[in-house]
Amino acid sequence: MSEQQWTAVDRYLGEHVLAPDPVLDEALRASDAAGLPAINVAPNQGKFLHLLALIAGARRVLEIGTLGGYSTIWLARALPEDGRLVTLEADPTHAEVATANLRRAGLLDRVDVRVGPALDTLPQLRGPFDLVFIDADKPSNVDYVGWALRLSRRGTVIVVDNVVRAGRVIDATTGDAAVDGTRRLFEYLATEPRLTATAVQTVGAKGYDGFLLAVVTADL
Ligand SMILES: C[S@@+](CC[C@H](N)C(=O)[O-])C[C@H]1O[C@@H](n2cnc3c(N)ncnc32)[C@H](O)[C@@H]1O
Ligand SMILES: [Mg+2]
Repeated sequence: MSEQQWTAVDRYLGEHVLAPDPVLDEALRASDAAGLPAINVAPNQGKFLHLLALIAGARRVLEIGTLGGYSTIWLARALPEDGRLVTLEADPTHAEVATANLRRAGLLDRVDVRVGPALDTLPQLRGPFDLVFIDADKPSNVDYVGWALRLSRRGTVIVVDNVVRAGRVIDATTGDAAVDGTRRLFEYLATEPRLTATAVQTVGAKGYDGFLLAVVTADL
């Protein structure tokens, strides 16, 4: 099976489960025009996040790693009118593009874009959040899950993106900080009794990767 086939299948699935969406298309176009890398989630993955937020009945969502706000739009659209999403982004240009995209999407009333390294902005936040989506610098993933737990309650859903890294996650010798950070995350999870977690491999237009899904199963 080739990446070309995964992409074709993604297109087929998208034609059946995704409605035409000029707002999201424009968010991607504006991100590209501003020179942002195309490392956003794929459309069907964005909808997967949207569905997770709906299933969780999320009213408060935390995102770590905004980029141009593509996944932010998917998540924020799952919120009720009085819901809130806080998204953390280190790069001021990315945050600026995301803010414009969220304004065009009519979501700025419920989204707070915080600029700065997430490890600096996380201590300013007050929980509990109902869902946390982690998709920033991978070497910090253990710290981010630690913060997610501190800002959670029993039942909070935690999702971490890009945990398979084209299969390289099983290789301890890559010297790649993102792979090593992901491996540390799995080692930590194996010893964290407050989380019940699984991970699922994915293929598609964005290549071969995977999501980690966890739920807080302890009173915090
Ligand atoms: C993969 S992109 C996020 C993609 C986005 N979640 C989406 O799917 O549309 C990762 C983002 O994390 C940001 N980032 C990297 N290190 C960070 C840090 N220490 N704190 C906050 N954001 C960071 C990058 O600037 C980049 O915009
Ligand atoms: Mg990602």
